[in-house]
Amino acid sequence: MSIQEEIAQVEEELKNTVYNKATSHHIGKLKAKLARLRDEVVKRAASKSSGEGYSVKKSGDATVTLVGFPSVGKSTLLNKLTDANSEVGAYEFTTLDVIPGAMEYKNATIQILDVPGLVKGAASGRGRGKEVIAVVRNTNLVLFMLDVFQLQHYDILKEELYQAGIRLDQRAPDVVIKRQDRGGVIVSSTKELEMDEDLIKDILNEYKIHNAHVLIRDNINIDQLIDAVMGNRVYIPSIIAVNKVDLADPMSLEAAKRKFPDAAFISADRDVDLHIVQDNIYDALDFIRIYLKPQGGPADLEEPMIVQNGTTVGDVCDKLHRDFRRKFRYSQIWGRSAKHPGQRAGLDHVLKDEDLVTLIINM
Ligand SMILES: Nc1nc2c(ncn2[C@@H]2O[C@H](COP(=O)(O)OP(=O)(O)OP(=O)(O)O)[C@@H](O)[C@H]2O)c(=O)[nH]1
Repeated sequence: MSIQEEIAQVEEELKNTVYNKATSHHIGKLKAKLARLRDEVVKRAASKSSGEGYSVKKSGDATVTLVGFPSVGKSTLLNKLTDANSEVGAYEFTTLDVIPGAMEYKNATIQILDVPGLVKGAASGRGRGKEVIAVVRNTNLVLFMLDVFQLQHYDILKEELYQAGIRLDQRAPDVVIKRQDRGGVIVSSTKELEMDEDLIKDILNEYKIHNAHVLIRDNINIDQLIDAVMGNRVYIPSIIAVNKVDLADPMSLEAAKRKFPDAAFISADRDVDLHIVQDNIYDALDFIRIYLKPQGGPADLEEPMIVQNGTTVGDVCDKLHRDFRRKFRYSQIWGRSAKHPGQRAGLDHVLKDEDLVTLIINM
């Protein structure tokens, strides 16, 4: 049996098994097996991929990838929002490579990537899908682009990214799995779990983990436990832009807005409401402003450094100079993240919006 046939068989069995207390173990094991098989497919596809043309250099303060079916208007939007000159064609698959563009917005430089249209089967290596997936995994935000008449594409795109280990709009579950040499699987959790301990052990056994300490600090479900075991998942926020609203009649536009209340409804071609996409991108990236203050001197309050929430002093060092982390002595912080003005802090210190930072570097 080929791996694809095996996957189909497990999927079929899952579909035909009704969830209840008696079947929950069986379902858990099937899900674990399915995740392992799918991961195998993704790995095989990746090892065959040449990767040519997909090593886009990251630049700017954050990176956004446009994800959508062919011809939804990705190139058009990229050209409107950035300095890129992506070829726009009235036929499918005009974007054969990754086209990067830089968008300057509210002091931030945001890199936007236009990748070949993602179509069904991407995660298992169909078309250029696997390379697209590799690009998406490394970005800070996914911007789904939908054609106002093809809203059903959203579920297909999301499912495709899910299969490839990309988890959208959720945080990584707080699960720590420490492998041991002996002693079996020992589970401790701080929350009431819907899975019992035997099921957790069964799932770990599916991945040949027979001895481990498992600490669970979230109320996770089976899928999230599998994610934690696999370890290669990425967690990325996402937003939606619905394009070609100029072609839609008021009724279908209303229906679309009800389906996706948080989306931006735009016409890339006719310049309708593109500033809403810009705002949504900026907000979703969750930026904060950091002001650098030379030692003993006043801070530069004119030009903040734009970084994502969660940035550490070490990240700031990396952004300024490739040697700064190595030559770092200490930093001083004024502002929300400081316990007192001028607090000394190390590389791991997490900064907050509008902090003033002085870096003391060995020269
Ligand atoms: N009516 C209308 N047409 C649009 C709009 N945006 C883009 N188009 C047209 O849709 C077609 C496809 O646009 P592209 O920007 O090439 O689409 P794409 O998503 O980059 O397509 P691929 O490169 O094939 O993945 C072109 O003919 C565009 O002129 C819009 O807002 N309204």
